[in-house]
Amino acid sequence: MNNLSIRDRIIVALDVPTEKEALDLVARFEGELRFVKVGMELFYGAGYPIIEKLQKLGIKIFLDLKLHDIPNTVGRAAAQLTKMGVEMFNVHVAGGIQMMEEARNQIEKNLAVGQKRPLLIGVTQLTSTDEKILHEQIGIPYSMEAIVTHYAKLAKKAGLDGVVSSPLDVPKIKGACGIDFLTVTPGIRFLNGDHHDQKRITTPEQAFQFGSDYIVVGRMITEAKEPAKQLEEIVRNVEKQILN
Ligand SMILES: O=C(O)c1cc(=O)[nH]c(=O)n1[C@@H]1O[C@H](COP(=O)(O)O)[C@@H](O)[C@H]1O
Repeated sequence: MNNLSIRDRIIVALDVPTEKEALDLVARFEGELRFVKVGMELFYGAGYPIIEKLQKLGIKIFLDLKLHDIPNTVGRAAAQLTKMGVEMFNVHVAGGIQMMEEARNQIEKNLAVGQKRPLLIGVTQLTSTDEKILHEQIGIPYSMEAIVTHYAKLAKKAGLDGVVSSPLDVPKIKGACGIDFLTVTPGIRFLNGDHHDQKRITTPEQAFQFGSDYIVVGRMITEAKEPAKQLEEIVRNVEKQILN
């Protein structure tokens, strides 16, 4: 995993509502974008055609629809997403082992000849959630660390390739599930930047130090005056830190 370059490990979240806005944003990177996230807003707004168009540009796609339903429904949805040929997609670990296993089985069953298997990633606890929300609203009485580690172990048991978590959770997850169990980490911010709705955050440099395999970066790049320059700066700073 870690033989990928830093640039290949940065997933830019295309959180815009239309195909035009997504393609205009992508064009601003002049071919330097390797991996993007298509989430609910863009997929519900633009549908499958945006997936095809991004694939034609040679860009890898994390399709972030966070499936969470009964096992049969999630399995059937996973079958459809597999046919889209994306690099990775996700389900909520909170749906349970049977639901995750059904998704995994349907991926295997629906692969076209020669198709690379999409990575199946489980969402642990959203990075917009802190321990206070976990305890007082969601009703989970455990520490964030305990519940995220527990969810990561469940995901591994169900045969998933990795989990979405805060970079802060990565050392525990790797300790519990092994170094090869992938961690995809949003909640990335500059130290003095706007945190928006994110609660459990780190800088890009810290995320890679903690051992994240991929970081997911949205507004910090997409709302910058010059998104391509912002991406370059992140890549440069992380590489500099790794060399030191
Ligand atoms: O699954 C995700 O990608 C995800 C999980 C999570 O716990 N937190 C989280 O922020 N995300 C996504 O990561 C992106 C983060 O965007 P920014 O906060 O703008 O960097 C958004 O598209 C979220 O939907």
